[in-house]
Amino acid sequence: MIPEAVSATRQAVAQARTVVVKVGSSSLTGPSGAGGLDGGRLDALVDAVARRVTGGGHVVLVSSGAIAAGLAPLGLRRRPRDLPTQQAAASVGQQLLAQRYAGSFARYRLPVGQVLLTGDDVVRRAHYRNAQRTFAKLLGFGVVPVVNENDTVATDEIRFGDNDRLAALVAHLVGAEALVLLSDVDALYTGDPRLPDARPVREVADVAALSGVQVGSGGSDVGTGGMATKLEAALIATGAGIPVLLTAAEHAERALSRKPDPALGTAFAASGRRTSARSFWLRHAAHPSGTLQLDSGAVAAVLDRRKSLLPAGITAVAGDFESGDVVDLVGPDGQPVARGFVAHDAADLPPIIGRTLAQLPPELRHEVVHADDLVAL
Ligand SMILES: Nc1ncnc2c1ncn2[C@@H]1O[C@H](COP(=O)(O)OP(=O)(O)O)[C@@H](O)[C@H]1O
Ligand SMILES: N[C@@H](CCC(=O)OP(=O)(O)O)C(=O)O
Repeated sequence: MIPEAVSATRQAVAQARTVVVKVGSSSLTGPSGAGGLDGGRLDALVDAVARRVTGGGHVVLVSSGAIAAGLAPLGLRRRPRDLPTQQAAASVGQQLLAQRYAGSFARYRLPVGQVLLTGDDVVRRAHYRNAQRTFAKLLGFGVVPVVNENDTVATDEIRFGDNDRLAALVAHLVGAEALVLLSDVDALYTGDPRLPDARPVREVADVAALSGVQVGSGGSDVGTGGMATKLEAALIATGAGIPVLLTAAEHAERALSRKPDPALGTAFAASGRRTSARSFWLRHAAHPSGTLQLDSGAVAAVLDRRKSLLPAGITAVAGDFESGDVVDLVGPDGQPVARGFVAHDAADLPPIIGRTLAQLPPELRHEVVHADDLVAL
């Protein structure tokens, strides 16, 4: 029997007005990946997405495959390991991928809009809002946004590297009511699905339900993250109130059907409430520019009593940041406990840390991180 909450998850995915669909490289290429895009597989995915869109739904498609599609034209046999070659392959491949999607969606007279994002676009507040407005406009026009990481310009520092987490962040960004992760495996298994005793997990009610699940380290030959990044993405999305369905791309039609199917893939129930965009990206996307080390009293004030962080509770400062940047707050043991927007430049802090506000000149007499600008980690 299916528990009540579980049916609600599948129901929510089936009924969602806006859904983000993420498809992995391995689902768009042939078995080895080196042969480039498989037109038949791509068309089948587009058929499923188009059905949902022409039926009145909004779909944002987060598609990997740029690097895989660029391998053959560059004479490469497998996914390169170094960033510059990956970027060259992505530059060639993204163009092919976008062309294929445009041609395939044109069969349904659906226009496609290419959106290439870097980590920075979901980290910096102004960029985040900008991306949010663009998606809203595209969906309003009836366009299917096709999203990928902007691999060609992303550096190691700002790179997501895997589109699973990117898809979870995009789901929050566009206000999606569901996230569908399509891969080359039909469900989450209790262990590596190549092992004979691995069993599919149909419903994940909460994180505790994952305690017995073993996840293999690697992905396919052309993919990146494997199952680990999919689970991470599922937890990010569900934690923000967005239910997730994970299954194989070949089941895209069933996954995007308006009729929930209890025997399909793995459904992850939403566990948290939708948080503000600001605190969501602060927690999941922001790359801190520095760290502030806190004494134990400050840790308790910030975490337990939800107080602002004052100079008196800081014992050390590291990094090069300006007021408005994101910093991690670490405890006396060096472990991050919170993250927030700092209200001082790094250069101003060393002379004032450890001192009470009354001891400071008026222009520096304010909190270092305001309570409203903090999230616990
Ligand atoms: N517990 C597990 N359940 C399902 N798949 C797993 C598990 N552990 C490892 N995997 C592997 O993860 C792979 C999917 O990851 P990946 O190739 O990166 O997909 P994609 O290209 O769709 O992002 C599957 O092919 C499977 O072999
Ligand atoms: N941005 C990269 C995809 C990276 C990625 O996450 O790949 P995958 O694990 O296949 O979803 C590309 O388009 O090749």
